[in-house]
Amino acid sequence: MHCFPCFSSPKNKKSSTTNETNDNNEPRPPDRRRTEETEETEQSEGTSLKIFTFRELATATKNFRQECLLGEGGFGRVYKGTLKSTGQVVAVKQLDKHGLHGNKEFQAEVLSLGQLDHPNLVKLIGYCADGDQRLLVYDYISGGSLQDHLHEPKPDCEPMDWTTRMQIAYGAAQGLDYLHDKANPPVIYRDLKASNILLDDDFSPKLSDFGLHKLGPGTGDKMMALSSRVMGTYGYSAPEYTRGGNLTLKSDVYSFGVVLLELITGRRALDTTRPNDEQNLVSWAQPIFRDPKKYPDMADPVLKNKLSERGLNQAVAIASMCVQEEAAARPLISDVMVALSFLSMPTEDGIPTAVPILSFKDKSMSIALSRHDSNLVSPPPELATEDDKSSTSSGEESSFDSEKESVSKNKYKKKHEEEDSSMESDDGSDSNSEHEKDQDSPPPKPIDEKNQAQSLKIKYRYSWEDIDVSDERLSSKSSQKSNDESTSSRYDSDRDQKEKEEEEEEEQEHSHIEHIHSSKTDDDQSVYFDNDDDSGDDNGASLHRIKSEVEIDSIKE
Ligand SMILES: Nc1ncnc2c1ncn2[C@@H]1O[C@H](COP(=O)(O)OP(=O)(O)OP(=O)(O)O)[C@@H](O)[C@H]1O
Repeated sequence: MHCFPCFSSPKNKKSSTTNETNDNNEPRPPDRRRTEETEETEQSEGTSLKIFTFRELATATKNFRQECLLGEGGFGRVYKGTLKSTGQVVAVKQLDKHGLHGNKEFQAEVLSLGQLDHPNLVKLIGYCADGDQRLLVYDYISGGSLQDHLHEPKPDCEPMDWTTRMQIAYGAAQGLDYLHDKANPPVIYRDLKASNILLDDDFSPKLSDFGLHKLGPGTGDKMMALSSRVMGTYGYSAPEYTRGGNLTLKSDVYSFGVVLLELITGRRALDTTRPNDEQNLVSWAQPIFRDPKKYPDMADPVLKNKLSERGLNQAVAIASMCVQEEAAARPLISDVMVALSFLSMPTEDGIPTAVPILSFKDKSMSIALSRHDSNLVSPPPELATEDDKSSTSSGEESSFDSEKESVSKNKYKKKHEEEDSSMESDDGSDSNSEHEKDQDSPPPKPIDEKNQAQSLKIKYRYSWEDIDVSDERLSSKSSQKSNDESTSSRYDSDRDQKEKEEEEEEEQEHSHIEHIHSSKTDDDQSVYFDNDDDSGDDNGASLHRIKSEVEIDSIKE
Protein backbone atom coordinates (compact mmCIF):
# COMPACT_ATOMS: atom_id res chain seq x y z
CA MET A 1 0.00 0.00 0.00
CA HIS A 2 0.95 3.62 -0.03
CA CYS A 3 2.95 5.06 2.77
CA PHE A 4 2.13 8.44 4.09
CA PRO A 5 4.98 8.68 6.58
CA CYS A 6 7.07 9.38 3.51
CA PHE A 7 5.63 12.85 3.46
CA SER A 8 4.86 13.52 7.05
CA SER A 9 8.21 15.00 7.95
CA PRO A 10 8.61 18.72 7.52
CA LYS A 11 9.80 19.72 4.12
CA ASN A 12 11.96 22.76 3.86
CA LYS A 13 11.84 24.34 0.50
CA LYS A 14 13.92 27.35 1.42
CA SER A 15 16.21 28.12 4.27
CA SER A 16 14.38 30.06 6.87
CA THR A 17 15.34 32.74 9.27
CA THR A 18 13.44 32.85 12.50
CA ASN A 19 10.75 35.47 12.69
CA GLU A 20 10.69 38.47 14.87
CA THR A 21 12.53 37.45 18.00
CA ASN A 22 14.09 39.25 20.92
CA ASP A 23 17.60 38.76 22.21
CA ASN A 24 16.59 35.61 24.05
CA ASN A 25 15.27 34.17 20.84
CA GLU A 26 11.71 34.47 22.06
CA PRO A 27 8.91 35.62 19.78
CA ARG A 28 8.43 39.36 19.75
CA PRO A 29 4.80 39.88 18.89
CA PRO A 30 3.99 43.05 17.05
CA ASP A 31 1.33 44.04 19.52
CA ARG A 32 2.54 43.01 22.95
CA ARG A 33 -0.21 44.70 24.91
CA ARG A 34 -2.99 42.75 23.22
CA THR A 35 -1.04 39.52 23.36
CA GLU A 36 -0.34 39.74 27.05
CA GLU A 37 -3.92 40.65 27.85
CA THR A 38 -5.40 37.87 25.77
CA GLU A 39 -4.79 34.57 27.41
CA GLU A 40 -7.39 32.55 25.55
CA THR A 41 -8.13 32.23 21.89
CA GLU A 42 -11.05 34.40 20.85
CA GLN A 43 -13.84 33.32 18.63
CA SER A 44 -14.60 35.48 15.63
CA GLU A 45 -18.13 36.82 15.93
CA GLY A 46 -20.74 34.98 13.89
CA THR A 47 -18.27 32.42 12.53
CA SER A 48 -16.45 29.39 13.78
CA LEU A 49 -13.12 31.10 13.11
CA LYS A 50 -10.77 31.55 16.00
CA ILE A 51 -8.70 34.66 16.47
CA PHE A 52 -5.21 33.71 17.55
CA THR A 53 -2.60 35.90 19.11
CA PHE A 54 0.80 36.00 17.58
CA ARG A 55 2.25 34.55 20.74
CA GLU A 56 -0.04 31.51 20.57
CA LEU A 57 1.07 30.76 17.05
CA ALA A 58 4.71 31.38 17.87
CA THR A 59 4.40 28.90 20.72
CA ALA A 60 2.59 26.42 18.46
CA THR A 61 5.36 26.54 15.88
CA LYS A 62 8.24 26.57 18.36
CA ASN A 63 8.89 30.16 17.48
CA PHE A 64 8.56 29.50 13.76
CA ARG A 65 11.53 27.23 13.91
CA GLN A 66 13.10 25.84 10.77
CA GLU A 67 12.23 22.29 11.75
CA CYS A 68 8.54 23.23 11.71
CA LEU A 69 8.72 24.75 8.24
CA LEU A 70 6.57 22.76 5.83
CA GLY A 71 7.49 24.85 2.85
CA GLU A 72 7.11 28.21 1.23
CA GLY A 73 4.65 29.19 -1.43
CA GLY A 74 3.65 32.34 -3.22
CA PHE A 75 1.86 33.76 -0.19
CA GLY A 76 4.47 33.05 2.42
CA ARG A 77 5.86 30.33 4.64
CA VAL A 78 3.83 27.49 6.08
CA TYR A 79 4.71 25.96 9.45
CA LYS A 80 3.46 22.89 11.19
CA GLY A 81 2.34 23.65 14.73
CA THR A 82 0.51 22.27 17.72
CA LEU A 83 -1.96 24.51 19.53
CA LYS A 84 -1.11 24.52 23.20
CA SER A 85 -4.72 24.98 24.29
CA THR A 86 -6.20 22.01 22.45
CA GLY A 87 -3.29 19.95 21.22
CA GLN A 88 -4.61 20.27 17.69
CA VAL A 89 -2.01 20.01 14.95
CA VAL A 90 -2.30 22.89 12.50
CA ALA A 91 -0.64 24.45 9.50
CA VAL A 92 0.19 28.11 10.06
CA LYS A 93 0.58 30.21 6.96
CA GLN A 94 2.46 33.42 7.57
CA LEU A 95 1.49 35.78 4.80
CA ASP A 96 4.19 37.87 3.16
CA LYS A 97 4.09 41.47 4.18
CA HIS A 98 4.38 43.04 0.77
CA GLY A 99 0.71 42.39 0.12
CA LEU A 100 -0.27 43.70 3.51
CA HIS A 101 -3.86 44.69 4.06
CA GLY A 102 -5.45 46.88 6.63
CA ASN A 103 -6.93 45.00 9.53
CA LYS A 104 -10.53 45.46 8.45
CA GLU A 105 -9.91 44.50 4.86
CA PHE A 106 -7.98 41.43 5.94
CA GLN A 107 -10.65 40.39 8.41
CA ALA A 108 -13.43 40.80 5.86
CA GLU A 109 -11.62 38.54 3.42
CA VAL A 110 -10.74 35.99 6.04
CA LEU A 111 -14.29 35.87 7.37
CA SER A 112 -15.62 35.11 3.90
CA LEU A 113 -12.99 32.40 3.50
CA GLY A 114 -14.09 31.01 6.85
CA GLN A 115 -17.59 30.47 5.49
CA LEU A 116 -16.31 27.92 2.98
CA ASP A 117 -16.69 24.47 4.38
CA HIS A 118 -16.48 21.21 2.47
CA PRO A 119 -14.77 17.87 3.14
CA ASN A 120 -12.62 18.38 0.05
CA LEU A 121 -11.34 21.81 1.09
CA VAL A 122 -8.62 22.42 3.65
CA LYS A 123 -10.47 23.96 6.56
CA LEU A 124 -9.50 27.41 7.74
CA ILE A 125 -9.58 27.29 11.53
CA GLY A 126 -8.66 30.82 12.38
CA TYR A 127 -6.34 33.75 11.84
CA CYS A 128 -4.11 36.24 13.48
CA ALA A 129 -3.89 39.94 12.66
CA ASP A 130 -1.44 41.38 15.12
CA GLY A 131 0.25 44.61 14.10
CA ASP A 132 1.70 43.95 10.69
CA GLN A 133 1.53 40.18 11.09
CA ARG A 134 -1.10 38.31 9.10
CA LEU A 135 -1.35 34.58 9.68
CA LEU A 136 -3.88 31.97 8.66
CA VAL A 137 -4.37 28.76 10.61
CA TYR A 138 -5.55 25.63 8.82
CA ASP A 139 -6.22 22.02 9.64
CA TYR A 140 -2.98 20.13 9.18
CA ILE A 141 -3.26 17.60 6.35
CA SER A 142 -0.89 14.82 7.12
CA GLY A 143 -0.49 12.97 3.83
CA GLY A 144 1.49 15.43 1.75
CA SER A 145 0.43 16.80 -1.58
CA LEU A 146 -0.63 15.05 -4.77
CA GLN A 147 2.55 16.46 -6.26
CA ASP A 148 4.59 14.57 -3.66
CA HIS A 149 2.84 11.28 -4.27
CA LEU A 150 2.70 11.48 -8.01
CA HIS A 151 5.98 13.08 -8.93
CA GLU A 152 8.29 12.76 -5.96
CA PRO A 153 7.41 9.42 -4.36
CA LYS A 154 9.83 7.91 -1.90
CA PRO A 155 11.47 4.76 -3.20
CA ASP A 156 9.70 2.56 -0.63
CA CYS A 157 6.25 3.87 -1.56
CA GLU A 158 4.11 2.00 -4.02
CA PRO A 159 2.72 4.08 -6.85
CA MET A 160 -0.89 5.11 -6.55
CA ASP A 161 -3.21 2.70 -8.29
CA TRP A 162 -5.73 3.74 -10.93
CA THR A 163 -8.81 3.71 -8.70
CA THR A 164 -7.07 5.84 -6.09
CA ARG A 165 -6.12 8.32 -8.79
CA MET A 166 -9.68 8.53 -10.03
CA GLN A 167 -10.94 8.92 -6.47
CA ILE A 168 -8.54 11.79 -5.92
CA ALA A 169 -9.76 13.39 -9.15
CA TYR A 170 -13.35 12.87 -8.04
CA GLY A 171 -12.74 14.40 -4.63
CA ALA A 172 -10.91 17.36 -6.11
CA ALA A 173 -13.80 17.86 -8.55
CA GLN A 174 -16.21 17.83 -5.62
CA GLY A 175 -14.20 20.51 -3.85
CA LEU A 176 -14.08 22.62 -7.00
CA ASP A 177 -17.78 22.09 -7.62
CA TYR A 178 -18.46 23.39 -4.14
CA LEU A 179 -16.46 26.54 -4.85
CA HIS A 180 -18.12 27.06 -8.25
CA ASP A 181 -21.67 25.98 -7.59
CA LYS A 182 -22.40 26.01 -3.90
CA ALA A 183 -20.37 28.90 -2.53
CA ASN A 184 -22.15 32.22 -2.66
CA PRO A 185 -20.66 34.16 -4.34
CA PRO A 186 -18.88 31.53 -6.43
CA VAL A 187 -15.17 31.28 -5.85
CA ILE A 188 -12.71 30.97 -8.72
CA TYR A 189 -9.82 28.91 -7.44
CA ARG A 190 -7.24 30.46 -9.80
CA ASP A 191 -4.36 28.21 -8.89
CA LEU A 192 -5.49 24.60 -8.94
CA LYS A 193 -2.47 22.31 -9.29
CA ALA A 194 -1.09 19.08 -7.93
CA SER A 195 0.86 20.79 -5.14
CA ASN A 196 -2.32 22.48 -3.92
CA ILE A 197 -4.19 19.20 -3.60
CA LEU A 198 -3.34 17.81 -0.19
CA LEU A 199 -4.11 14.23 0.76
CA ASP A 200 -5.10 12.99 4.15
CA ASP A 201 -4.35 9.57 5.55
CA ASP A 202 -7.01 7.81 3.50
CA PHE A 203 -6.04 9.65 0.31
CA SER A 204 -9.04 11.92 0.51
CA PRO A 205 -8.04 15.08 -1.37
CA LYS A 206 -8.35 18.57 0.09
CA LEU A 207 -7.90 21.69 -1.98
CA SER A 208 -5.69 24.26 -0.31
CA ASP A 209 -4.79 27.87 -1.06
CA PHE A 210 -8.19 28.84 -2.43
CA GLY A 211 -9.40 32.40 -2.19
CA LEU A 212 -6.03 33.77 -1.10
CA HIS A 213 -5.44 36.04 -4.07
CA LYS A 214 -7.31 38.84 -2.35
CA LEU A 215 -4.95 38.61 0.57
CA GLY A 216 -1.75 38.28 -1.40
CA PRO A 217 0.34 40.47 -3.62
CA GLY A 218 -1.55 42.05 -6.46
CA THR A 219 -4.35 43.49 -4.42
CA GLY A 220 -2.63 44.98 -1.44
CA ASP A 221 0.22 46.13 -3.63
CA LYS A 222 -1.08 47.51 -6.89
CA MET A 223 2.40 47.53 -8.38
CA MET A 224 2.28 43.77 -8.34
CA ALA A 225 -1.14 43.44 -9.89
CA LEU A 226 0.08 40.95 -12.45
CA SER A 227 2.55 39.13 -10.31
CA SER A 228 3.30 35.57 -11.28
CA ARG A 229 1.38 34.46 -8.20
CA VAL A 230 -1.82 36.06 -9.36
CA MET A 231 -1.26 34.75 -12.85
CA GLY A 232 -1.40 31.20 -11.61
CA THR A 233 1.18 28.56 -12.32
CA TYR A 234 2.57 27.97 -15.77
CA GLY A 235 1.52 24.63 -17.15
CA TYR A 236 -1.81 24.78 -15.30
CA SER A 237 -3.13 28.18 -16.34
CA ALA A 238 -5.81 28.37 -19.00
CA PRO A 239 -4.64 30.03 -22.22
CA GLU A 240 -7.14 32.89 -21.95
CA TYR A 241 -5.85 33.66 -18.47
CA THR A 242 -2.16 33.66 -19.34
CA ARG A 243 -2.88 35.73 -22.46
CA GLY A 244 -5.01 38.46 -21.01
CA GLY A 245 -6.11 37.58 -17.55
CA ASN A 246 -9.69 36.77 -18.53
CA LEU A 247 -10.45 34.58 -15.58
CA THR A 248 -13.63 32.54 -15.31
CA LEU A 249 -14.82 29.35 -13.67
CA LYS A 250 -13.82 27.60 -16.88
CA SER A 251 -10.19 28.60 -16.26
CA ASP A 252 -10.36 26.40 -13.18
CA VAL A 253 -11.81 23.60 -15.29
CA TYR A 254 -8.75 23.85 -17.54
CA SER A 255 -6.41 23.56 -14.55
CA PHE A 256 -8.43 20.62 -13.31
CA GLY A 257 -7.98 18.96 -16.70
CA VAL A 258 -4.22 19.36 -16.37
CA VAL A 259 -4.29 17.71 -12.94
CA LEU A 260 -6.39 14.88 -14.35
CA LEU A 261 -3.86 14.44 -17.12
CA GLU A 262 -1.10 14.26 -14.53
CA LEU A 263 -3.00 11.53 -12.71
CA ILE A 264 -3.52 9.58 -15.92
CA THR A 265 -0.01 9.94 -17.29
CA GLY A 266 2.15 10.39 -14.22
CA ARG A 267 3.79 13.28 -16.07
CA ARG A 268 4.25 16.76 -14.65
CA ALA A 269 2.29 19.69 -16.01
CA LEU A 270 5.60 21.16 -17.01
CA ASP A 271 8.74 19.07 -17.17
CA THR A 272 11.86 20.73 -18.49
CA THR A 273 13.81 17.48 -18.25
CA ARG A 274 11.85 16.03 -21.16
CA PRO A 275 12.41 16.66 -24.88
CA ASN A 276 11.07 20.01 -26.08
CA ASP A 277 7.85 18.69 -27.56
CA GLU A 278 7.01 16.80 -24.36
CA GLN A 279 7.73 19.48 -21.79
CA ASN A 280 4.25 20.95 -21.66
CA LEU A 281 1.83 18.18 -20.76
CA VAL A 282 -1.17 19.62 -22.58
CA SER A 283 0.79 20.34 -25.77
CA TRP A 284 2.16 16.81 -25.69
CA ALA A 285 -1.30 15.32 -25.13
CA GLN A 286 -3.25 17.34 -27.73
CA PRO A 287 -2.29 15.27 -30.78
CA ILE A 288 -2.86 12.04 -28.87
CA PHE A 289 -6.38 13.16 -27.94
CA ARG A 290 -7.26 12.91 -31.61
CA ASP A 291 -6.09 9.33 -31.89
CA PRO A 292 -7.80 7.05 -29.34
CA LYS A 293 -5.68 4.10 -30.44
CA LYS A 294 -2.77 5.83 -28.76
CA TYR A 295 -4.54 6.36 -25.43
CA PRO A 296 -2.97 3.29 -23.86
CA ASP A 297 0.43 4.91 -24.47
CA MET A 298 -0.65 7.84 -22.34
CA ALA A 299 -1.19 5.84 -19.17
CA ASP A 300 1.42 6.16 -16.47
CA PRO A 301 3.88 3.29 -17.10
CA VAL A 302 4.06 2.57 -13.36
CA LEU A 303 0.45 1.38 -13.54
CA LYS A 304 1.72 -1.48 -15.66
CA ASN A 305 -1.59 -1.75 -17.48
CA LYS A 306 -3.49 -2.32 -14.25
CA LEU A 307 -6.44 -0.37 -15.54
CA SER A 308 -9.32 -0.93 -17.86
CA GLU A 309 -9.36 0.35 -21.37
CA ARG A 310 -12.76 1.92 -20.87
CA GLY A 311 -11.67 3.67 -17.70
CA LEU A 312 -8.58 5.05 -19.38
CA ASN A 313 -10.43 6.15 -22.49
CA GLN A 314 -13.10 7.94 -20.54
CA ALA A 315 -10.65 9.64 -18.20
CA VAL A 316 -8.68 10.85 -21.22
CA ALA A 317 -11.91 12.03 -22.85
CA ILE A 318 -12.80 14.07 -19.76
CA ALA A 319 -9.31 15.55 -19.51
CA SER A 320 -9.29 16.47 -23.20
CA MET A 321 -12.60 18.29 -22.80
CA CYS A 322 -11.32 20.23 -19.81
CA VAL A 323 -8.17 21.48 -21.51
CA GLN A 324 -9.85 22.72 -24.64
CA GLU A 325 -8.49 26.02 -25.92
CA GLU A 326 -11.91 27.62 -26.03
CA ALA A 327 -13.20 28.21 -22.53
CA ALA A 328 -16.86 27.94 -23.49
CA ALA A 329 -16.29 24.46 -24.90
CA ARG A 330 -15.01 23.14 -21.59
CA PRO A 331 -17.49 21.24 -19.44
CA LEU A 332 -18.98 22.38 -16.18
CA ILE A 333 -17.10 21.02 -13.21
CA SER A 334 -20.38 19.52 -11.99
CA ASP A 335 -20.52 17.31 -15.10
CA VAL A 336 -16.87 16.38 -14.69
CA MET A 337 -17.61 15.47 -11.10
CA VAL A 338 -20.53 13.22 -12.05
CA ALA A 339 -18.50 11.44 -14.72
CA LEU A 340 -15.63 10.91 -12.30
CA SER A 341 -17.95 9.57 -9.65
CA PHE A 342 -18.54 6.61 -11.94
CA LEU A 343 -14.94 6.25 -13.05
CA SER A 344 -13.76 6.28 -9.45
CA MET A 345 -16.14 3.63 -8.21
CA PRO A 346 -14.20 0.43 -7.59
CA THR A 347 -15.59 -2.61 -9.34
CA GLU A 348 -14.72 -6.27 -9.13
CA ASP A 349 -13.29 -6.35 -12.60
CA GLY A 350 -11.71 -2.91 -12.54
CA ILE A 351 -13.96 -1.76 -15.35
CA PRO A 352 -15.88 1.37 -14.48
CA THR A 353 -19.63 1.35 -14.35
CA ALA A 354 -21.41 2.86 -17.33
CA VAL A 355 -22.35 6.48 -16.82
CA PRO A 356 -26.05 7.24 -17.20
CA ILE A 357 -26.47 9.98 -19.75
CA LEU A 358 -29.12 11.59 -17.59
CA SER A 359 -26.53 12.57 -15.07
CA PHE A 360 -25.13 15.45 -17.07
CA LYS A 361 -26.30 19.03 -17.19
CA ASP A 362 -24.57 19.58 -20.50
CA LYS A 363 -24.88 17.19 -23.39
CA SER A 364 -21.30 17.67 -24.53
CA MET A 365 -20.02 15.49 -21.72
CA SER A 366 -22.24 12.58 -22.72
CA ILE A 367 -21.20 13.01 -26.34
CA ALA A 368 -17.53 12.92 -25.46
CA LEU A 369 -17.88 9.88 -23.23
CA SER A 370 -20.05 8.04 -25.74
CA ARG A 371 -17.15 8.00 -28.14
CA HIS A 372 -15.38 5.67 -25.79
CA ASP A 373 -18.22 3.75 -24.29
CA SER A 374 -20.97 2.01 -26.15
CA ASN A 375 -22.60 1.40 -22.79
CA LEU A 376 -22.78 5.04 -21.84
CA VAL A 377 -26.52 5.07 -21.66
CA SER A 378 -27.19 2.53 -19.06
CA PRO A 379 -30.88 1.82 -18.67
CA PRO A 380 -32.18 2.41 -15.21
CA PRO A 381 -32.11 -0.86 -13.30
CA GLU A 382 -35.86 -1.31 -13.59
CA LEU A 383 -35.62 -1.35 -17.34
CA ALA A 384 -32.65 -3.58 -17.77
CA THR A 385 -34.51 -6.78 -18.58
CA GLU A 386 -38.03 -7.81 -19.47
CA ASP A 387 -38.45 -9.11 -15.96
CA ASP A 388 -37.37 -5.87 -14.55
CA LYS A 389 -39.90 -3.92 -16.56
CA SER A 390 -42.74 -5.19 -14.46
CA SER A 391 -41.19 -3.71 -11.42
CA THR A 392 -40.73 -0.30 -12.98
CA SER A 393 -42.10 2.44 -10.86
CA SER A 394 -42.37 6.05 -11.68
CA GLY A 395 -41.57 8.58 -9.08
CA GLU A 396 -38.66 6.58 -7.86
CA GLU A 397 -36.20 8.65 -5.99
CA SER A 398 -32.73 7.62 -5.12
CA SER A 399 -29.66 9.22 -3.73
CA PHE A 400 -26.68 9.54 -5.96
CA ASP A 401 -24.83 6.72 -4.35
CA SER A 402 -27.67 4.31 -4.40
CA GLU A 403 -28.16 5.21 -8.03
CA LYS A 404 -24.53 4.38 -8.64
CA GLU A 405 -25.05 1.10 -6.90
CA SER A 406 -28.17 0.36 -8.92
CA VAL A 407 -26.39 0.98 -12.17
CA SER A 408 -23.63 -1.24 -10.97
CA LYS A 409 -26.12 -3.98 -10.16
CA ASN A 410 -27.57 -3.65 -13.60
CA LYS A 411 -24.16 -4.22 -15.05
CA TYR A 412 -23.78 -7.42 -13.12
CA LYS A 413 -27.16 -8.66 -14.25
CA LYS A 414 -25.97 -8.73 -17.81
CA LYS A 415 -23.63 -11.56 -17.05
CA HIS A 416 -22.27 -13.67 -19.87
CA GLU A 417 -23.59 -11.24 -22.43
CA GLU A 418 -20.28 -9.67 -23.13
CA GLU A 419 -16.91 -11.14 -23.61
CA ASP A 420 -14.15 -10.81 -21.10
CA SER A 421 -11.76 -8.07 -21.68
CA SER A 422 -9.65 -5.60 -19.87
CA MET A 423 -6.26 -4.22 -20.45
CA GLU A 424 -5.04 -6.41 -17.66
CA SER A 425 -5.46 -10.02 -18.56
CA ASP A 426 -4.58 -13.01 -16.46
CA ASP A 427 -1.28 -13.51 -18.17
CA GLY A 428 -0.53 -9.85 -17.79
CA SER A 429 -0.78 -9.10 -21.47
CA ASP A 430 -2.81 -6.26 -22.94
CA SER A 431 -6.10 -6.72 -24.60
CA ASN A 432 -7.66 -4.21 -26.93
CA SER A 433 -11.05 -5.77 -27.05
CA GLU A 434 -14.00 -3.42 -26.66
CA HIS A 435 -15.90 -5.90 -24.60
CA GLU A 436 -15.73 -6.17 -20.94
CA LYS A 437 -15.90 -8.76 -18.30
CA ASP A 438 -18.91 -9.38 -16.15
CA GLN A 439 -18.66 -11.24 -12.93
CA ASP A 440 -21.14 -13.33 -11.12
CA SER A 441 -20.59 -11.48 -7.93
CA PRO A 442 -22.43 -8.89 -5.91
CA PRO A 443 -22.05 -5.31 -6.98
CA PRO A 444 -19.27 -3.43 -5.31
CA LYS A 445 -20.00 -0.67 -2.91
CA PRO A 446 -18.36 2.72 -3.16
CA ILE A 447 -15.53 2.61 -0.70
CA ASP A 448 -15.21 6.23 0.16
CA GLU A 449 -17.55 6.61 3.08
CA LYS A 450 -16.60 10.21 3.55
CA ASN A 451 -17.43 11.16 0.02
CA GLN A 452 -20.61 9.18 0.23
CA ALA A 453 -21.77 11.30 3.06
CA GLN A 454 -21.65 14.47 1.09
CA SER A 455 -22.03 13.47 -2.48
CA LEU A 456 -24.61 14.95 -4.79
CA LYS A 457 -28.11 13.77 -4.41
CA ILE A 458 -29.72 13.21 -7.76
CA LYS A 459 -33.38 12.37 -8.07
CA TYR A 460 -34.47 10.15 -10.91
CA ARG A 461 -38.04 9.52 -11.87
CA TYR A 462 -38.56 6.92 -14.54
CA SER A 463 -41.38 5.48 -16.54
CA TRP A 464 -41.15 3.49 -19.71
CA GLU A 465 -43.00 2.67 -22.85
CA ASP A 466 -42.24 0.89 -26.10
CA ILE A 467 -42.26 2.91 -29.25
CA ASP A 468 -42.43 1.54 -32.74
CA VAL A 469 -40.01 3.78 -34.52
CA SER A 470 -39.66 1.91 -37.79
CA ASP A 471 -36.58 3.26 -39.41
CA GLU A 472 -35.97 6.19 -37.14
CA ARG A 473 -33.18 5.48 -34.72
CA LEU A 474 -32.54 8.84 -33.25
CA SER A 475 -35.51 10.47 -31.66
CA SER A 476 -35.92 13.02 -29.02
CA LYS A 477 -38.57 15.13 -27.48
CA SER A 478 -39.31 16.66 -24.17
CA SER A 479 -41.83 14.47 -22.49
CA GLN A 480 -45.18 15.82 -21.39
CA LYS A 481 -46.40 13.58 -18.62
CA SER A 482 -44.69 10.44 -17.54
CA ASN A 483 -47.80 8.32 -18.11
CA ASP A 484 -49.04 9.91 -21.31
CA GLU A 485 -49.01 6.97 -23.71
CA SER A 486 -50.34 8.94 -26.64
CA THR A 487 -47.23 11.02 -26.68
CA SER A 488 -45.18 8.39 -28.41
CA SER A 489 -47.68 7.56 -31.15
CA ARG A 490 -48.19 11.20 -31.97
CA TYR A 491 -44.55 11.84 -31.72
CA ASP A 492 -43.52 12.21 -35.34
CA SER A 493 -46.51 14.22 -36.45
CA ASP A 494 -46.59 16.47 -33.42
CA ARG A 495 -43.10 17.74 -33.28
CA ASP A 496 -42.56 20.97 -35.06
CA GLN A 497 -40.33 21.42 -38.05
CA LYS A 498 -37.71 23.37 -36.20
CA GLU A 499 -37.10 20.64 -33.73
CA LYS A 500 -36.85 18.12 -36.53
CA GLU A 501 -34.24 20.20 -38.31
CA GLU A 502 -32.28 20.63 -35.17
CA GLU A 503 -32.23 16.94 -34.62
CA GLU A 504 -31.12 16.20 -38.13
CA GLU A 505 -28.35 18.72 -37.79
CA GLU A 506 -27.26 17.20 -34.57
CA GLU A 507 -27.51 13.73 -35.97
CA GLN A 508 -25.06 14.68 -38.67
CA GLU A 509 -22.80 16.39 -36.23
CA HIS A 510 -22.66 13.50 -33.85
CA SER A 511 -23.27 10.60 -36.12
CA HIS A 512 -21.01 8.48 -33.98
CA ILE A 513 -23.72 8.30 -31.37
CA GLU A 514 -25.70 5.55 -32.80
CA HIS A 515 -28.25 4.90 -30.19
CA ILE A 516 -28.34 7.82 -27.88
CA HIS A 517 -30.08 11.07 -27.97
CA SER A 518 -31.60 13.16 -25.30
CA SER A 519 -33.29 16.47 -25.15
CA LYS A 520 -33.54 18.41 -22.02
CA THR A 521 -35.79 21.03 -20.60
CA ASP A 522 -35.43 22.52 -17.21
CA ASP A 523 -37.45 19.92 -15.48
CA ASP A 524 -37.85 16.95 -17.73
CA GLN A 525 -35.89 14.75 -20.06
CA SER A 526 -36.73 12.00 -22.44
CA VAL A 527 -34.09 9.61 -23.51
CA TYR A 528 -34.50 6.99 -26.18
CA PHE A 529 -32.21 4.08 -26.32
CA ASP A 530 -31.97 1.01 -28.36
CA ASN A 531 -31.99 -2.02 -26.20
CA ASP A 532 -29.19 -3.72 -28.08
CA ASP A 533 -29.17 -6.52 -25.63
CA ASP A 534 -32.57 -7.71 -26.77
CA SER A 535 -32.09 -8.24 -30.43
CA GLY A 536 -28.90 -6.86 -31.76
CA ASP A 537 -30.99 -6.18 -34.82
CA ASP A 538 -31.04 -2.68 -36.15
CA ASN A 539 -34.02 -2.97 -38.43
CA GLY A 540 -37.34 -2.02 -37.01
CA ALA A 541 -35.83 -1.90 -33.60
CA SER A 542 -38.07 -1.19 -30.73
CA LEU A 543 -36.94 1.76 -28.73
CA HIS A 544 -37.70 2.07 -25.09
CA ARG A 545 -38.34 5.55 -24.01
CA ILE A 546 -37.25 6.40 -20.56
CA LYS A 547 -38.85 9.46 -19.17
CA SER A 548 -36.99 10.89 -16.37
CA GLU A 549 -36.69 13.90 -14.26
CA VAL A 550 -33.29 14.61 -13.00
CA GLU A 551 -32.83 16.98 -10.24
CA ILE A 552 -29.44 17.68 -8.78
CA ASP A 553 -30.45 18.62 -5.32
CA SER A 554 -27.60 19.78 -3.26
CA ILE A 555 -24.73 18.53 -1.27
CA LYS A 556 -25.92 16.32 1.53
CA GLU A 557 -24.01 17.56 4.49
N1 LIG B 1 -2.95 22.62 5.68
C1 LIG B 1 -1.77 22.09 5.38
N2 LIG B 1 -1.40 20.93 5.93
C2 LIG B 1 -0.22 20.37 5.65
N3 LIG B 1 0.69 20.91 4.80
C3 LIG B 1 0.38 22.09 4.22
C4 LIG B 1 -0.86 22.73 4.47
N4 LIG B 1 -0.90 23.87 3.74
C5 LIG B 1 0.25 23.93 3.07
N5 LIG B 1 1.04 22.87 3.35
C6 LIG B 1 2.36 22.58 2.81
O1 LIG B 1 3.14 23.75 2.98
C7 LIG B 1 3.97 23.95 1.84
C8 LIG B 1 3.73 25.36 1.30
O2 LIG B 1 2.39 25.42 0.85
P1 LIG B 1 1.82 26.61 0.01
O3 LIG B 1 0.43 26.27 -0.32
O4 LIG B 1 2.05 27.89 0.71
O5 LIG B 1 2.74 26.65 -1.27
P2 LIG B 1 2.80 25.73 -2.55
O6 LIG B 1 1.53 25.04 -2.75
O7 LIG B 1 4.03 24.88 -2.42
O8 LIG B 1 3.06 26.83 -3.66
P3 LIG B 1 2.04 27.92 -4.21
O9 LIG B 1 1.98 29.02 -3.24
O10 LIG B 1 2.67 28.31 -5.46
O11 LIG B 1 0.72 27.27 -4.35
C9 LIG B 1 3.64 22.86 0.86
O12 LIG B 1 4.61 21.83 1.00
C10 LIG B 1 2.30 22.37 1.31
O13 LIG B 1 2.13 21.00 1.01
